[in-house]
Amino acid sequence: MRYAGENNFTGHALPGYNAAECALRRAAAEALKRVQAELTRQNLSLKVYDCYRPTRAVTAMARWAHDPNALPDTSRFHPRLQKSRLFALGYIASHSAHSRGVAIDLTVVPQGSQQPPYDATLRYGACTSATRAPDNSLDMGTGFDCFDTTSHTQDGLITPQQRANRDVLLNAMRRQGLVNYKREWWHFSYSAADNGNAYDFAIEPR
Ligand SMILES: C[C@@H](N)C(=O)N[C@H](C)C(=O)O
Ligand SMILES: [Zn+2]
Repeated sequence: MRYAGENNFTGHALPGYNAAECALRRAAAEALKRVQAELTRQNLSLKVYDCYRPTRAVTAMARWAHDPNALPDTSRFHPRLQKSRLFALGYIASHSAHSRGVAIDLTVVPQGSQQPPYDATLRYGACTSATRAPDNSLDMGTGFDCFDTTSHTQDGLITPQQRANRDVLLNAMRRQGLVNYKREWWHFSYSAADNGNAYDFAIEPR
């Protein structure tokens, strides 16, 4: 759960993430459970990066995007774009389906694999490069929250293996009614569970 820690594009845990827990509307969670069951049969597993997002966290994302003096330098997440343009370009939403509990950011990992430790003191490479911060994800061509055209799900510059890996995620999610967002290979939503209400309760330890 990236926004509960420092390994995200703001460099800080976001307000409202008091625990690294995934909250979703029930029908969306049940659809995700069916995806996991299918991947388990292929010795794969889902790894979730973000689920329900309190609206106060969206406000903090907007504050970050419009603060040229924000530290630390997290330009590795948007190596070719100014962060002030990320909302306008559609990489971050000011009214996010995450806040309605019907969007999920996730990837596919080999079953039993571990996330390599994240060290905030290291200078990781751009999210578009092979020197990006390590992740046990199948290689999707870019990292999670890599705000760049190469993260567009159907981008033509990724390798055949990276395309095949994206397709594993895309097809498994699609079969259970979860729809991908074309600008981010990791973002899916389940509109059948959407009641139109955005929430701002904090995520707490279970
Ligand atoms: C910020 C990124 N993880 C994401 O979820 N983007 C979409 C567009 C959103 O903010 O809803
Ligand atoms: Zn998302």
